[in-house]
Amino acid sequence: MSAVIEIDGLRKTFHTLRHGHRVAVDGFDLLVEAGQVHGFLGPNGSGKTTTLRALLGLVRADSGRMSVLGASAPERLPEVAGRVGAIVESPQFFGNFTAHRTLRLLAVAGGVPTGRVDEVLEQVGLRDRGDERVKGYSLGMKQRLAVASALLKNPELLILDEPANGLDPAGIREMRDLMRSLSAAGVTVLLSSHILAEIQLICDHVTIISRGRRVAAGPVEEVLAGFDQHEWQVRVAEPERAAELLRALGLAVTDHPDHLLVAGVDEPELISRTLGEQGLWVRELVPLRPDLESVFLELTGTTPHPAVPRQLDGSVPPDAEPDDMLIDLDARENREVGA
Ligand SMILES: Nc1ncnc2c1ncn2[C@@H]1O[C@H](COP(=O)(O)OP(=O)(O)OP(=O)(O)O)[C@@H](O)[C@H]1O
Repeated sequence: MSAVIEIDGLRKTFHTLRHGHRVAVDGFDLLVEAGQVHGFLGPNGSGKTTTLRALLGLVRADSGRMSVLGASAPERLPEVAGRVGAIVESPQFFGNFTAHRTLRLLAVAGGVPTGRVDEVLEQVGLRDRGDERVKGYSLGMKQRLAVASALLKNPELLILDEPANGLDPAGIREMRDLMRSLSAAGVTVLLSSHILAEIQLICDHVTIISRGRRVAAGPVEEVLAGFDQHEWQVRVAEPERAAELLRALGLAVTDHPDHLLVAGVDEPELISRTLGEQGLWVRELVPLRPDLESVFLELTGTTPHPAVPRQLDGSVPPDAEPDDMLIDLDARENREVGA
């Protein structure tokens, strides 16, 4: 499979009045291959947005090599910009415009045939609501409109920063279906998120970032399997005797009030046969598979946050961390890209 996004050793430091130097991204690597729905997962403040902004030339990296669709980024990005759709900053829409009118304007501005408008509205499931004013839209509908705007160019690669932020479970499911249908249509998707359930539901591959560094990467199932301790929850009569028998086999057994945890066992028959042969009948034998939440916790030392609705008007949420209000001395670097 060919590489669609490659990032090698990306580093970005911000210089702030209050905190001096802050290393936001610290030698980060990312590989996204064609056809993947790739989740870019990390706790708040771990460097996801900075990485995407650096990739798209919205902020200047200190060092590192990056490429998008084979073109080195951000220098040669204009050559491939027509094949990339990206939403990295929350798009602002005029509330009084309908979705249809909004997309028409964007299509004209981007030199895209206006016939695409109905197609992308259809793709994101807004066809029947396209003539309503955006101010009446739910957050999920606004997110889908944002995706629609990124799809106008019929991109091969879609980059979305926190597309499901603030969505309820139904909205997340809709987003998942949308990502799957885009993937089936041959679009490669990179989406960032700090919400594990979202990544586990939507993505087939994942890269986990913590404090600006990559801490895990690969197919979601493989990343999870890497943390599988082959643990089994065992309920049995006479747990103390059962634990003794299993420990005698060299197995790691932990006692819990109503069950035992046995680690390092590939075949559950080993447990049931060992205990059964001694007249101890197993009542329950359940495999404990790691989920992304426990893996994330172990890798990043952070409990995942629930979804916090993004402020679509750009205002600072009342409970924002002081860090959210840092002054960016690099803001002068910001510039628009066609991607
Ligand atoms: N413009 C900026 N000026 C100063 N520091 C910044 C700026 N942008 C980001 N940072 C800092 O860089 C670090 C990484 O932030 P970034 O926004 O990339 O994280 P994130 O993973 O996208 O977080 P979230 O999930 O909250 O969006 C944080 O410590 C943040 O405070």
